[in-house]
Amino acid sequence: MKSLTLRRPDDWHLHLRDGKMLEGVIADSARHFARAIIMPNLVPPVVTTADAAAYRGRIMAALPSGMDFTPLMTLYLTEHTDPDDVERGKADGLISAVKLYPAGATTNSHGGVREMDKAMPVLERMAKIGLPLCVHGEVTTPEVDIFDREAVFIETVLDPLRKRLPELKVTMEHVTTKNGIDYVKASSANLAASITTHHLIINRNAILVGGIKPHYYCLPVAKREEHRLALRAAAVSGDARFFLGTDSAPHVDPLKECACGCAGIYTSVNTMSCLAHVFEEENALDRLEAFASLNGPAWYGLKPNEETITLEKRDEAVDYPAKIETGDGTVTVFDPMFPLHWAVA
Ligand SMILES: NC(=O)N[C@@H](CC(=O)O)C(=O)O
Ligand SMILES: [Zn+2]
Ligand SMILES: [Zn+2]
Repeated sequence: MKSLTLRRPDDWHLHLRDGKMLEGVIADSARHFARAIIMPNLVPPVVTTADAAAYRGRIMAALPSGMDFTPLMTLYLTEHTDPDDVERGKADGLISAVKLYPAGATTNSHGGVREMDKAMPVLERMAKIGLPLCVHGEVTTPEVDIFDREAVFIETVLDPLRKRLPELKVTMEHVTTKNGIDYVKASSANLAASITTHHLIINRNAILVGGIKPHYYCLPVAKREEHRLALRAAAVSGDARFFLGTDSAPHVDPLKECACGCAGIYTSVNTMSCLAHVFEEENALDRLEAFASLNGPAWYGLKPNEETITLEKRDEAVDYPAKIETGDGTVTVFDPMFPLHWAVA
């Protein structure tokens, strides 16, 4: 049996939600991941350090006893975010990043930023104190095709912002295009990107061929095959600017399987099995540790985890639930459309 031991991974982009959903999903992340950057797009969003402290308390209360997991909190950037509050949050060790959602770009983002100018005071402060900005990198203007929204964001929002404030550390989250990969590679400093599990596996056919498949719909939406191949090449390259952020985003089935289904794919359950499969296909199992366990902590200024996990390749396909039950309802687990043979021992 093949096996692979690596430092315990972290998830640099995770939606844990709140209340009963939080209780239903947290163990799926804590089982394999030591830490995760927790997205602030709750309803209402996590906008102040007081909100983040309270949310962290709810996460720790929901964590089953005996599980070891550290949530790294983020604030949802608004046009009214107070730079002093952000600086205090970083100084207290509570806040790991601030998240930019262009207004209307994705799930629960209507309170996001409309005019970048209004966010400049807080962005300037973040540049000064070395606090990263995480971005959902899509424009929302209706004229721009949904498949082009990331590329247009880079040209019209991100690049001008980085030229205006080169000291600001920016994480391009869930990058989905070759344009995004090339943009990160061309930068000399202060730019990195997270890549999801599912964008390494699906292209847009998964959503649209043979009938509409809501459980493959997420934002940014999966793109053409050439983009998936660029993401895979970057993920397995060992380049320290690319690391795992699952963007595992649970929604209950009735909110996915309907006339206007929510965006989000739930991958916390089988992410490590899927990644081992992908890295083996790319003959890069020796670089999985960099992607899942080393590059992210280095970017966020943290030490890699001391503990390890071992992945084993089994002859028979690994069993994992197709759906999980939460107090809010059933959530469908990501189906990579091939059998998984790698399991976390
Ligand atoms: N990725 C998604 O499709 N959905 C996320 C929001 C996000 O990360 O954009 C969610 O909160 O459901
Ligand atoms: Zn997003
Ligand atoms: Zn997300």
